Amino acid sequence: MVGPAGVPQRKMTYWNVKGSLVDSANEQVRVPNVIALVGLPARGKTYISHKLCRYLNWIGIKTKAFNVGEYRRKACNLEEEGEFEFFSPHNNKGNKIREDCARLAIEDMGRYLDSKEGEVAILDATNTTRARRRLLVDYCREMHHNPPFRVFFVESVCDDPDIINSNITEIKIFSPDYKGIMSEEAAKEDFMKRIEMYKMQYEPIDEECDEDLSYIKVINAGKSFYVHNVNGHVQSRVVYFLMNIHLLPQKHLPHSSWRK
Ligand SMILES: Nc1ncnc2c1ncn2[C@@H]1O[C@H](COP(=O)(O)OP(=O)(O)OP(=O)(O)O)[C@@H](O)[C@H]1O
Ligand SMILES: O=P(O)(O)OC[C@H]1O[C@](O)(CO)[C@@H](O)[C@@H]1O
Repeated sequence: MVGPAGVPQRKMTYWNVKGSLVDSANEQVRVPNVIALVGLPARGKTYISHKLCRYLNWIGIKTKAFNVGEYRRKACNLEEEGEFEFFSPHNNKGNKIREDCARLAIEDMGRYLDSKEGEVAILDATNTTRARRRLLVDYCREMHHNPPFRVFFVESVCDDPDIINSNITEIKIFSPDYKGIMSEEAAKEDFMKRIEMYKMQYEPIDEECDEDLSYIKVINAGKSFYVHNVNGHVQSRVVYFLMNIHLLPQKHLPHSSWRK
């Protein structure tokens, strides 16, 4: 693709930015923003949340991450409710606990933003169903928040078996869900089954059904991106950041580049 002055231009799927280029950064920062992760387990959501949190704080935007997994671990006896069956869409008790935990995290997030303690809250959960995402959006748009919160979804989509496998074997099996409860081997097997439970309920963000949402899809750890409806300064910063960082340990790059 070549621009007007013959300069090659970068091809981008969608870049639909509202407001951020015309309003001053300071005005935009004052609007509370919720960044909600979306994606199957082992897709780097917690990793992205931590990196984003550190970056936004570093550029002076007070940010805190709320991890729904931590609420679940407090609510459950992991010896009895830590295995993959808990995450089955047919497990009514599991569903209820998961939804209660998500609600508690969303309300804590709401208090954090309403009290003006912070400007950005990151909701680190799978948020895999459209109903969950709708619940979050409706909550953020409620008028008692003054002003209502903007919501931006960061969906991590990854179907590269090598990436997923190394995420499981290098990170997930050491999670507090498994430590001291089962062997590494059993943890790996259980986590793979957990992913299958989530696949049964996963509704990816959809170009048509979710046309009103603001979101970025990070595909295969940043090989490509799909950006839609970016709204304001914070969301622009998030997109910029995600498009410019390495999401995987450098050893995933060819040896010649990570030795430099
Ligand atoms: N966009 C990405 N896609 C796939 N893997 C990624 C991505 N970003 C980071 N990672 C890798 O994912 C690993 C960590 O996984 P993480 O715990 O963050 O997954 P998760 O999606 O939060 O899982 P869970 O839903 O079980 O909490 C890190 O080793 C990191 O290198
Ligand atoms: O309630 P959700 O959206 O499935 O997300 C929270 C869950 O995500 C997980 O990180 C999935 O592995 C669990 O720790 C946690 O209970």
